[in-house]
Amino acid sequence: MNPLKVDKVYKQYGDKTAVNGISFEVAEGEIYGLLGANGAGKTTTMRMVLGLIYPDGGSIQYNGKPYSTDLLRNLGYLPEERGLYPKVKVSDQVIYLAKLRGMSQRDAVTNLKRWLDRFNVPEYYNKKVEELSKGNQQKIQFIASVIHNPKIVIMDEAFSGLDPVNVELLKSTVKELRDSGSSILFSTHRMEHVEELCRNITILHKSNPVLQGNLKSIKKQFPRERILLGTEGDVQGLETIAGVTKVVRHENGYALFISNESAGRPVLELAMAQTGINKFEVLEPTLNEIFIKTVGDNHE
Ligand SMILES: Nc1ncnc2c1ncn2[C@@H]1O[C@H](COP(=O)(O)OP(=O)(O)OP(=O)(O)O)[C@@H](O)[C@H]1O
Repeated sequence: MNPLKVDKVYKQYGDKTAVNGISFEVAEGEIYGLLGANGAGKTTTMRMVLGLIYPDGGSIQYNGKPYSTDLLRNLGYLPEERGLYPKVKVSDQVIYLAKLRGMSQRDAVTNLKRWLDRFNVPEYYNKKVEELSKGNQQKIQFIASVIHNPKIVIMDEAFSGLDPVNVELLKSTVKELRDSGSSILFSTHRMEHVEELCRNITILHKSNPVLQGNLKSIKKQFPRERILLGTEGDVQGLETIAGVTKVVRHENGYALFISNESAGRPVLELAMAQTGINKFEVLEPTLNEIFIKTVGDNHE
């Protein structure tokens, strides 16, 4: 049984449907990607999973059971809007939040110190939140969401506003949480993070789940439309091959855009007849391309 099961969940605000029948499960040790344009319904879904708002239909099960307040100890939430008190000391507020989640003072202090060391900022323990930069406040918020070792973690735009070094740092900690068995529901607009972290995804479009499943299988459902061709010299006539829509010359060869995968073979044959070939790859679509194809330009 998976730790988190969302079944045909539905939410309406007035006459606006915010989430229209989403179903998915997150396994132990899995990061599940929830994707969608602005207003698609991601945050609403996450808030329902957290028990902050109630679904108007469907059910959510945690290890096979419905929501109860006991779950507070096992749920972690990194909200999209950051919510720390600027005037309060980092240690006071993180330890307070950890105690609300059922931790003892001693364990909360130990864990906070360990996390601050991990993020190379032990000196923040006694600082007020307002003294930290935005990115560093986000690290503290991240710590507050996982300090009680939750088994189910909900992360809404976990890496927004961070510099590349800190993105890598937080990414590696998210992977560690996964590897220690947590089930993580993760939303982002950065498709390359999803490609790196998530095994399964749902794309929401205007409240509807429009594409769902294993990321590798999803990629196989979409046509491959780019060829990477590494050559020793020039190749003449690539643009005349049927199905080749664009040819771009690079330092070490060509990038070709194709409307049909059958163009691959004649491209290779033509190139081989004229020069040495050191690379030939028909590339899978990126998640970014799949997302744009699925959601289109119809963003809210
Ligand atoms: N409290 C509310 N009252 C009325 N409408 C709401 C409320 N919360 C969300 N909505 C509407 O529900 C829809 C889904 O919103 P939601 O915040 O879940 O989207 P999202 O996918 O998280 O978007 P973003 O990427 O911008 O954070 C939107 O049309 C939004 O305007």
